[in-house]
Amino acid sequence: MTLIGPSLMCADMGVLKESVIILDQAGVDFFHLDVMDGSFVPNFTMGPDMIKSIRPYTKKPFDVHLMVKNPENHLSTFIEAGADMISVHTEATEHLQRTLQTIRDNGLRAGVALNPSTPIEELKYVLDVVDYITVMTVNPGFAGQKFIPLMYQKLSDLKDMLFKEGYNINIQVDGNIGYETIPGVLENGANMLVCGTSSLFKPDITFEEAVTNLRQFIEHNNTSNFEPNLI
Ligand SMILES: O=C(CO)[C@@H](O)[C@H](O)COP(=O)(O)O
Repeated sequence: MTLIGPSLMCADMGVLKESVIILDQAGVDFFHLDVMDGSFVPNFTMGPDMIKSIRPYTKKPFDVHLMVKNPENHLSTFIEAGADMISVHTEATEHLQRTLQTIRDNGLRAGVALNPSTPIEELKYVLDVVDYITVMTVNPGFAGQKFIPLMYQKLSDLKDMLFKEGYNINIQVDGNIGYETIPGVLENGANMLVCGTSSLFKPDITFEEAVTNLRQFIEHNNTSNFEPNLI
């Protein structure tokens, strides 16, 4: 099964609560919450209070993506805000292994995110404390960007590395995940799709229609037999 996670940075913040309720009812699998500090990435998005404000309206997992410098200094803030899963960037923390272990020690799923140019070899010695790996398929910071084609090869190399090392870890993709890119990311091992303006947040269709269309498209294109354990 492939998981669908709306990227809430793409939602209309004026009706965020209503959007979460409708997306939950439409059957999404998790919610992807991008947190940006204006320093690790050149943008700002939601903070802990906004996450806390929508927590009561869904039981689906909150996947908090910390695109911030030194995320290890902020884990308790986002755990308290209601995160179920936290991903941190390997490029943003001094002590990746300790940070991932801390997330797990607090009972959450631990994720590690890689910027497009970061080699997968950075993950080799933390695979035993990782529940999901986020391959950024655009440069982090903004919605509406174009998929970086070399990321298909990166996904394929990651899939091979996990198989060789004997790990069954979820692979998440984030950035321009839509109808043109989904077949390729599925074929190369992704099983968690972060869906933003490229597939879910479109002015001309409802969330229910968008989720239904996505499910059918994924079903039709899921030729890969790479089925990592799910969250
Ligand atoms: O998080 C990022 C980039 O940092 C975005 O990729 C959104 O998560 C998804 O938006 P689209 O790329 O689908 O517009």
